[in-house]
Amino acid sequence: MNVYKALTIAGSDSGGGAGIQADLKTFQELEVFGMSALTAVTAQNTLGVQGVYPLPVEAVVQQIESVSTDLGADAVKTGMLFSAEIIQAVAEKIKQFQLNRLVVDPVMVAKGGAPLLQQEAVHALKTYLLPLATVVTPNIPEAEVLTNRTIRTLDDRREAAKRLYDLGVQHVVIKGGHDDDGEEAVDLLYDGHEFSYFTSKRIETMHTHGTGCTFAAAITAELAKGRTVKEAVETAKAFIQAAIEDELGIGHGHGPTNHWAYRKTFVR
Ligand SMILES: Nc1ncnc2c1ncn2[C@@H]1O[C@H](COP(=O)(O)OP(=O)(O)OP(=O)(O)O)[C@@H](O)[C@H]1O
Ligand SMILES: Cc1ncc(CO)c(N)n1
Repeated sequence: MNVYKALTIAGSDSGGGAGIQADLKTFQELEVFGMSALTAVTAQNTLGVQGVYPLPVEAVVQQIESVSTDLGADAVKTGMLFSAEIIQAVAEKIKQFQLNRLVVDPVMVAKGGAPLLQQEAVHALKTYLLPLATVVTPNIPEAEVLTNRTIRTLDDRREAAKRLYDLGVQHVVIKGGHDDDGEEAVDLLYDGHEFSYFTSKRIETMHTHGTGCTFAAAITAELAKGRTVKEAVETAKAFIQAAIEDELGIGHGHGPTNHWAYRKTFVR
């Protein structure tokens, strides 16, 4: 049996909707063996983030070493990295173990506004990690921080994608979840030559906790199987659409998406 393996380097969300939990559930649903290197523990639920406890840099490094020296990973995803020190150490390990299918989800704040990345770490993200990335998947506010530009129109988004590409990333996906003007949720992909658009019906719901993590994890799982970036984004878009649509309705705030919805609609 050919077993595909993916590693997520991210924070824990005790509420199970985002972070490492969303990543591992998504890998499993897409039939990829999931492994994890935890960067931080958050006490979190659908109402917000109650606590953030980063792990020592050595702990992050050792987890990546343990996985890489034995099991190996066909693709890697990074999520919440919290500090410049963790980012630099992760980038070193990615180079050392030649983990060259890398999806960077540049997580900065939780939906309720709690910071998951220290402000001074943005520079480290751009300098050390983005040049190693196969794909970077910012939402609109993250793309604004990374490019230092305001994004209002689709033209602004295309320009931001070009600037992110110039930092050395191979593919840029700027997600449209935060652009709630229209009837559609449009994600844009730039590969240095052309733009592709992934469009779905925008769903009216407050239960979108962890959509970004889930979407990037689905891209990672598909890259682990050897799919092209375009194919991977297409599957990820269908996966997240199903997960938002088939609402679980749990928790008292911004609830999680349904990670098993895609299997009911699309698999076999
Ligand atoms: N209301 C919605 N209806 C349909 N698709 C959506 C909706 N909201 C987000 N999406 C899709 O979900 C994916 C994630 O986008 P989004 O911009 O919400 O990420 P994010 O802000 O990083 O998420 P989070 O920080 O909660 O993890 C994208 O594919 C986007 O198009
Ligand atoms: C641990 C963690 N990672 C990422 C996000 C972003 O959704 C979150 N809320 N929590």
